[in-house]
Amino acid sequence: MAHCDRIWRNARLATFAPDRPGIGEVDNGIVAAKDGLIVYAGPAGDAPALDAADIVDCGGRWITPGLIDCHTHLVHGGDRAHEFELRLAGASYEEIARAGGGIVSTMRATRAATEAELVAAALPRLDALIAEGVTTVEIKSGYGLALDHEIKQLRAGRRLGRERPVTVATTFLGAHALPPEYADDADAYIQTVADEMIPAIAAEGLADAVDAFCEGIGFSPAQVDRIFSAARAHGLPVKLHAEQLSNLHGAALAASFGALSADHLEFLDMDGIAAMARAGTTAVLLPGAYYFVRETKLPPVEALRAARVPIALATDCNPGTSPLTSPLLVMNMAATLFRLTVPECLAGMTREAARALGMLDRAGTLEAGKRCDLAIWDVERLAELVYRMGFNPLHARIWSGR
Ligand SMILES: O=C(O)CC[C@@H]1NC(=O)NC1=O
Ligand SMILES: [Fe+3]
Repeated sequence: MAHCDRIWRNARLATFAPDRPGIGEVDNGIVAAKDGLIVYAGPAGDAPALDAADIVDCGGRWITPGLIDCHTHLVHGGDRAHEFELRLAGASYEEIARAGGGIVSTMRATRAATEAELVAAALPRLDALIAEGVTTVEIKSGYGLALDHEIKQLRAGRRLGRERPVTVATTFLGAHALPPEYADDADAYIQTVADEMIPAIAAEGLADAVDAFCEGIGFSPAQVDRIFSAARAHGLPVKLHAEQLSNLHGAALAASFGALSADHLEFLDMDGIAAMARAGTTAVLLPGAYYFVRETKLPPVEALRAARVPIALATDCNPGTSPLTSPLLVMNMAATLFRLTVPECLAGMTREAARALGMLDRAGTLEAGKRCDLAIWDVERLAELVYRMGFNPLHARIWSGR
C-alpha cells in the first residue's frame, strides 16, 4: 500500500498524455498526489493500492491539467485605453507606434512605477487568470527598455509567483521596442541589450528565456540574430514574436536557434513552417491580438497541422494589442476565428503551452511525476469550455497538489 497526500476520485479525466489518443480521456478516473506531484492519474480500476490522507469526491466532474498561459506581458505600468479610442477614430497600430505612442508610452508608465507598484498593478490581472484555472503563467519584460527597469519588471514577475499559488516563467524581452534614448541608433541599442542586459539578467537568474519582436516596427532578423546569439552564449532558450504584421522570416530564424516557440504567426509561410517542424519549435497563436488589432490575415493553421507543428494558445495579455485576461475566451476565439478544434484548443492551453515554455517534462498533462496542477470543471461536455463566452465553469483549481 503506497501512501499519498490526496486522491481526487469519481472524475472524468482529460489527461492529454501522449500515450492516450485525443484528449487522453479516462471515464471513471482518479488523480493521486504526494508532495505536490502526481503519483497516479488514470482509471480507478487500474490504480495501485493507495492510502490517502484525504480523499476528494469530484462528483463526476471533468479534471484537466491546470491551464498554462505561455505568452503574457502581465507586468506593465499604465494602460492604453486612450490609444484604443485613437484606433477607433482610424489610426493604425503602426501609426500610433511611429508617433511615439504604443509600446513606448507603456515604457514611460513602467519606468515611472516601482517594483511594488508593478506587482500591485499586475495582481488583478493574474487573479483573473487564476480564476479561470491558470496554474502556470509566462511573464515577459519589455516595457523597461533599460537595464534597471527591465530587471525591475523581471523581479516583479518573480514576486508574483511568490504572492500567488502559481508557477511563473519569466522571459526577457529587451528587444521589444526602441527606447527614445536610442531613437536614431537601433544597432547601438541591440548591442546594449546583447552585451550588457542579457549578461546581467542571466547572472542574476531573472529570466528563463529570451524573446524579441521581429517586425518592421520592431527589430530586423539581423538584430534578432545578435540577441539570440547572446542568449545562447548565456545558456538561455529563445522564443520570438514573429510574422505578426508582415513576413520577415523571423520564425525560420527562431527555428535555426532551436527556439522554444514562435508566436503570433499570421504571416508565416511554408518555409517557416518547415523550419519550425524540423526544429520542434512550437507555434503559439494569439487570437486576442488578432481580434483586437482587427487583423484579417489568418495564421496558416491547416499547414501547421499538416507539418505536425505543435500549436499552443495564450492571452498575450498586454495593454496595446491584447488587453485580455481570459484563457477561456482565448480558446473560443481560437476555435471561432482560427477554426481550431475543441481538443486542439484544450491542448493549446495545457500540454502545448507547457511545451512552448520548455516545461513539458513537469507540467501540462495528467501524468505521474508531473506537478499536480489541476482544473476541475462544472461542465457536462468539455466543449463547453470553448463554446461559451464570458462564462466561467471552474469548480476548483489545484496548484502543486493544494
Ligand atoms: O503594444 C504593446 O504594448 C505590445 C504589443 C505586443 N508586443 C509585440 O511585440 N507584439 C504585440 O502584439
Ligand atoms: Fe506579445
